[in-house]
Amino acid sequence: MDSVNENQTFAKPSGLKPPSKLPSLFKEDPTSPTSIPRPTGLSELTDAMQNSRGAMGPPSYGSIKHKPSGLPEPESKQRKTLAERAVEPFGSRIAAPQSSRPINNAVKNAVSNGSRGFSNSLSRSTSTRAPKHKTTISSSSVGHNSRPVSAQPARPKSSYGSHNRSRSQYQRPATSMAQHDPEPEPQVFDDTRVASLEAQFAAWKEQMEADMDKQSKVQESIDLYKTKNAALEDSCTEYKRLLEEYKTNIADLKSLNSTISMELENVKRSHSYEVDDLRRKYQNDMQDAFDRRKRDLERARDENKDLAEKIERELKAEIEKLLKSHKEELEALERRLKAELEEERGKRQREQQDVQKEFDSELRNARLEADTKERENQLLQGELTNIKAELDRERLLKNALQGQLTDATTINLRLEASNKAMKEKIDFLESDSQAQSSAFNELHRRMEEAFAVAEAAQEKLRQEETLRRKLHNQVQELKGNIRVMCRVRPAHDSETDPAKIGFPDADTDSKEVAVQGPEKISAMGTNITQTYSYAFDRVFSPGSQNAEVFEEISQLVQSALDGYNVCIFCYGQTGSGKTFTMSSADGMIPRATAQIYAEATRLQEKGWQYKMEGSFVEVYNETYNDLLGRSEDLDKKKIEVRHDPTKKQTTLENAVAVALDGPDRVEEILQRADKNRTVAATKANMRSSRSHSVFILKLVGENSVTGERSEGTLNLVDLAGSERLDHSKAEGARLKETQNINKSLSCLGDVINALGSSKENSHIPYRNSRLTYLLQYSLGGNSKTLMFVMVSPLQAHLQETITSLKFATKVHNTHIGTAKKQTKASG
Ligand SMILES: Nc1ncnc2c1ncn2[C@@H]1O[C@H](COP(=O)(O)OP(=O)(O)OP(=O)(O)O)[C@@H](O)[C@H]1O
Repeated sequence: MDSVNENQTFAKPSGLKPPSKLPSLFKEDPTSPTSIPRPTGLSELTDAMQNSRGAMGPPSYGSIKHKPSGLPEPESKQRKTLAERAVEPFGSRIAAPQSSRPINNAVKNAVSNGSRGFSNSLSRSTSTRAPKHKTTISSSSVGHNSRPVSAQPARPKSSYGSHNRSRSQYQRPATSMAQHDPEPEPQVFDDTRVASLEAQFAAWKEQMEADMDKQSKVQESIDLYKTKNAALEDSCTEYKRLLEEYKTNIADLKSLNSTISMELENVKRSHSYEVDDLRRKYQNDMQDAFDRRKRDLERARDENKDLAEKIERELKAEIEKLLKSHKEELEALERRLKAELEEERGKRQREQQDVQKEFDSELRNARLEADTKERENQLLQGELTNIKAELDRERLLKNALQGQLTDATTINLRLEASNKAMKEKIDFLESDSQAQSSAFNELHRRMEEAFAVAEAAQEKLRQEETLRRKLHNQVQELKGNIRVMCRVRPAHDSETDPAKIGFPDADTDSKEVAVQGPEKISAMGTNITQTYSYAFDRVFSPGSQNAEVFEEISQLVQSALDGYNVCIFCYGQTGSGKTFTMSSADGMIPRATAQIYAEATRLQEKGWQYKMEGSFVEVYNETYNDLLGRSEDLDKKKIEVRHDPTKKQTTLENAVAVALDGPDRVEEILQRADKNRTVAATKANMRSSRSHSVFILKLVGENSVTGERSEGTLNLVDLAGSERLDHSKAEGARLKETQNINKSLSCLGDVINALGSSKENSHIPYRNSRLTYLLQYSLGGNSKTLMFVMVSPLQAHLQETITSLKFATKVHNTHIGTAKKQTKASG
C-alpha cells in the first residue's frame, strides 16, 4: 500500500488508488484547499438516491439493524436504481450486524480526526478487525479486483490476499450476483461502480453524520463525565489534601504523644519522688504522733493512778465511816437486846419464882387447910385468874419480843446487803490494803455476831415457845382436863312457852345457870317451885354468839396443836342447838380448823411444820359409818377402829381421811358429810339426831430446828339427842335407836366417872360403847375434854334440860389429870 497523507487518504476513502477517471468527477472547492473535491457524478447519484429514497425501503442502516441476513428486499429488486444496484452487492455486507460497529468506529475516527479519509479509516479498520468479521469491507473489495468478494465462489489466492484464510471462510452461498454476474473479467472502474461507491459514500456520510450526532452526544456525556471526573478529581485532590493534613496531624499527634509520654514519665518520676517524700514525712509524723500519744498515755496513766488513789482514799474513809456507824448501831442493838433479854430473863425468873411460890404456898395451903376446900377453891380461882393475866402479859411480851426480833432480822438483812455492797466495792477496787481487809473482817465478824445474836434470839423464842406450851398445858391442867360449859339457845318466834332459866352471874363470871323446876305440891298442899342452880366453867346465855363460845375453846384447840388429844362434845336433847354450835357455818369445827391453820402458819417461823388430816364418822346404832365416803356405802362398809397403845393414837380403817391443806377444805368436808347425812335421813327419819357424829382432826407437827415432834388430835363430837327412853315413847326401830343412844351416853358418863375416880389403874370401860371406844385416847390421860351441855329454852323440854344439866354437873365434877376441880350442883 502506498503511503499517503491524511488529506490524500481522505480523498481516497477506499484506501485504494482512485481510478483514473475519478478526479474528474470531483469539483474543486477553490475556497477550501483542504476540502475534499466532491465528485459531481456522485452528487447526482446522491440526489438520485435521495429522490428514489421515497420508494426505497428503510435506509441501509435500518436494514443493517433489522436484517442481519442481508437478503435483498423483494420489491426493491423489482425497481432498482442505479445506485441501488451499485450498492446491492454491499448491502448484504453492510447489513451484517457485526459490521456496523467497525463502520461506526471508522466514522467516529474519521469525525474525530477531522480530515482523515475513509480509506485510512477503513484501512485501519480492516487491518485490525478484518480477521474477526467475515462481512467486513476489506480493502480487497476495492482493490485490483473490483468484483465483490462475495461474488467469488472460490476465491483464488490473489496478490492482495496476504491473509491466510481458510477456504471454508469464503464459501458463501450462491447469490444472485453469482447467477447474474458470472466471473467477470477484472476491470478497474466503471460508472456503476463509482456510483455505487458514491452511494456507499453517501450512506457512510449519512451514517457518519448520525454517528457525529451521537458522537456529539457522547462527547457531551464525555464532557459531563469529564466535568464530573474533574470534580471527582478535585474531590480526590481535596481528599488527598485532607489525607495529607491528617497524616500531618497524625504525625503531630504522634510527636505530641511522645512528648506527653515523656512528660508523663517525668511526672511519674517526680510523683514517685513526691510519694517517697510524703511517705517519709508521714512516717516521721506517725512517729511524732506515736511519741505524743505515748506521752499522753503516760500522763493519763499517772492521772488515773492519782484518781484511783484518791477514790480509794475516799472509799476507805467512807467504809471506815460506815463501819463505824454500823459498829455503833450493832453495839447499840446488842446493848439494847442484852438489856431487854436480861430484863426479860429477870422478869421471867421472878414470875416463875412467884408462880412457883404461889403454887407452893397453894399446895401447902391445900395440904394444911384440907377442911376449908371452898376457900381453897376460891384461892385457886384467884390464882388462876392471876396466872391467866400473867399469861396474857407474857403473850404480849412475847409478841413485843417477836417484833424486836423481826426488827433485828431486818437490820441484819440490811447490814448484810450493805456488807455485800461493800464487798463488791472492795473487790472492784482490788485493794489489798490491810486496813480494808481488817475492816472487812471486822465487819464480817460483827455481822457474824449479829447473826449469832439473832440466832440466839430465835433460839430464845423457841425456848419461849416450849415454855409457853408447858405453861399453857399447866394452865389447862389447872383449869381441869375436863371442862363443862353450858349453852342455852334462844327461843324461836314460834316457840311461845319458854322455861324459866336464869343466869345469876351473867354480869361477872357467867358460870351459873338457874333453872326453875316444875311446880310441885308441897306437903302443906301449896304449889311450890324449886330452882336448880348449876355451875360450870362457863355458861352462855341465849344471846351469846358462836364467836364467844369459840373464845373459850380456842385454848384447847391450841393444846391440840401442842400435841394433846382434845375432845369437845355437844351434849343435849334434840333441838337444843348442838349442831348449830358444832357444825354450822361459823360453828366450832370451821373456827377450830381456821385457828389451827393460822397457828400452824405462825409456828412455821419457829421451825414447825404441820400436817393435818380430817375424818368424819358417824356412830349409828353402835356401828361406824364414814360420812366422807360414798353415800351408797352407808350402813354397808365396815369401818374398823385401831388403837396404838404406845403412841396413844387411833386410826380408822376403811374411812376416808382428807388432807387439809387449806381452810376451804373443811367446808368441803362438812358439805360432803351433810350430803351423806341427808341420804341417811331418808333411810331413818331424824337420823342425824339419832346418831353421834365425830369430826376427827389429826395434827402432826415437826420442828426441824429443835427436832421436836407433836401429834395431837382434835375430836369435835355432836352427840345424839339425849331424850330419855320413857319420855320419847319410842317403839321398834326408834326404840332400838334410843336404847343405843342412851347406852352410849351412859357409857360416856361411866368412862368419865371412871377417869375421875381416885383409884390408880382402875378399869376404864371404853369398850362398852362404840363412841367411847372410838374416843379412847381423847378421854383420860393427858387429854383435854370439854363438854358443852346444850339447853333448850322451852318449858316443854324442862325435864330433859334438868337431866342434861345433872349429867353435865357429874362430868364437871370429874377430875382427870393433875389438877382436880369440882363444882357442886345445888338443889
Ligand atoms: N345459839 C343459837 N342461836 C340461834 N338459833 C339456834 C341456836 N342454837 C340452835 N338454834 C336453832 O335451833 C334449831 C335446833 O338446833 P340444832 O339443830 O342445832 O339442834 P340439835 O341439838 O342439833 O338437834 P338434833 O340433835 O336433833 O340435831 C335450829 O333451827 C337451830 O338453827
